[in-house]
Amino acid sequence: MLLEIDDIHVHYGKIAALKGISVSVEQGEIVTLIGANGAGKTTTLKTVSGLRSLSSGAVRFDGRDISRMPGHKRVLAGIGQAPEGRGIFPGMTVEENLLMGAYARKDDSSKELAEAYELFPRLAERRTQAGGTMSGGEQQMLAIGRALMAKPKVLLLDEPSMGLAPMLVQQIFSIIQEINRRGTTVLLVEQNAQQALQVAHRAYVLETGRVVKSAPAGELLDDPQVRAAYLGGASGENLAPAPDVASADSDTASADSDTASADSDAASAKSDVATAETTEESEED
Ligand SMILES: Nc1ncnc2c1ncn2[C@@H]1O[C@H](COP(=O)(O)OP(=O)(O)OP(=O)(O)O)[C@@H](O)[C@H]1O
Repeated sequence: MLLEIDDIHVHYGKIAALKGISVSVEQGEIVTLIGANGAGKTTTLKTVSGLRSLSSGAVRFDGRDISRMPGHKRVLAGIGQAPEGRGIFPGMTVEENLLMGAYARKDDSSKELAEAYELFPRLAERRTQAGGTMSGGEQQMLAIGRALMAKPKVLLLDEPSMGLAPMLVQQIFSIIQEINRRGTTVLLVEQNAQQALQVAHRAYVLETGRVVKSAPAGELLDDPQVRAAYLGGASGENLAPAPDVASADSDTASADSDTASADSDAASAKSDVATAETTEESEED
């Protein structure tokens, strides 16, 4: 088992956000956590990356108990995260942002930079543009590219599709599959349960701080309760088609760029909220 979240309890002050969550991720998998707002998905990811500390339980990674390990050491151990709200350095160029992802590594990162540009041709085209002026979708790509620069064994993704136009949503999910095919294990948190279940191998359903269901993702797509609660109804008639990796080429991306730009305000607004939340947390800690 690459990552094992074992019966973790996490509190915000007196409020219990996680009440005994257990999730396991094997090497090579895409595992997704789905659930309503406030179910505890983001808190679970933050506990794995070290942004939140747990009251009880354990997080084990790559054979080690990392429950008390500081966040920066977890990055070095192989846990990469593209945070909700992007966390881009707005005044730095795209390339500088990418290189920041590799700053803790001592070795040459030119291979990873080339790979990031190969996965995200849009970032290569805009390597000298300031990160803060990129559209919402582009900033999401940049955040993922930056996380990959650290050569993580597992990539934690928090709502990568949030605020993106539908075409870009499909593209992001296709890229997540491609990252996984290239050997990176993925733990994905998503509101977009339909798309998440289509790319994941296994899934956990969270409700108010607990896991209420876990199964192969394909089974949950057919589960009447899951359909009713998270997939917009029982029939599935109005559901979006599966993301098609072959069609997620750069033409599609370019055709969509106007929509993506129109969307960047929403993404920045959310990123402000995320920043405020982070500040609040650090004070509390
Ligand atoms: N900084 C905080 N201070 C106090 N309570 C918090 C804080 N962050 C989260 N919570 C609470 O912890 C619970 C779990 O929140 P969390 O953000 O993990 O849920 P989530 O499933 O990721 O939801 P969403 O999709 O809305 O982000 C919620 O009840 C939330 O209100």
